[in-house]
Amino acid sequence: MTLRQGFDPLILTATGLACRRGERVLAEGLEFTVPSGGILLLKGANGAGKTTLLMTLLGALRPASGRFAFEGVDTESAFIHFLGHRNAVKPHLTLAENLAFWASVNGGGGLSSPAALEAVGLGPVAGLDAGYLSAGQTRRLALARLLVTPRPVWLLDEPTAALDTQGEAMVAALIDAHLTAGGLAVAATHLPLPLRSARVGELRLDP
Ligand SMILES: Nc1ncnc2c1ncn2[C@@H]1O[C@H](COP(=O)(O)OP(=O)(O)OP(=O)(O)O)[C@@H](O)[C@H]1O
Repeated sequence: MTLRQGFDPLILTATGLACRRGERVLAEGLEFTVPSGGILLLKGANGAGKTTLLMTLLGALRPASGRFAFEGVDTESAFIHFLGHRNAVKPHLTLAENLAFWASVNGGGGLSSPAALEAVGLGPVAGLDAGYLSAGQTRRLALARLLVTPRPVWLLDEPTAALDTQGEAMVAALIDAHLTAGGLAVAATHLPLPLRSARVGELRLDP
């Protein structure tokens, strides 16, 4: 699939980064670089700090020490999509209305709502209330939110959670298209993602 937008070159660097969750310091001494077109896969046991690192990169948590920076992007503007464990789906709105809502909040400019729903395999149920979706379908709708508003940085927490094998391949294709468009991504995942991109890095966090 093709995402039409092209992003300016950007780079994420982290130096001596340690994350904090409550009073606990997690994932110390992290060093990594993620350029445009690249993805960093976060690996590690439950509780190792993958979500914490993603939330730190999002700016929702302060680093315990060290630093990270996104260069080449206007950090005053909204440039990050965060896909967390929760899907941020409104059950009493249809799928199309959910995407229209997110486009109005985040600004559109990406795929149209029908195209985004087609891309995640939900075209036939676009008019259904989102509350009737299965777990995997709900995850697909959450992913469609990323497509209606172009943002160069995707922070993804278990993006394939609840998805079937075809859904895992779909997520990999969406990420590949995002990287081809010049975006970058950091993704926590326990499962291998069938990515085509050559620029895949891996960071293992120890609990
Ligand atoms: N508010 C908090 N105060 C203290 N500790 C917390 C808080 N929130 C989470 N933690 C702890 O921080 C640790 C890291 O959690 P985190 O969600 O980052 O792990 P994870 O690697 O994403 O795990 P998983 O693979 O299960 O998703 C866990 O031990 C968790 O219990």
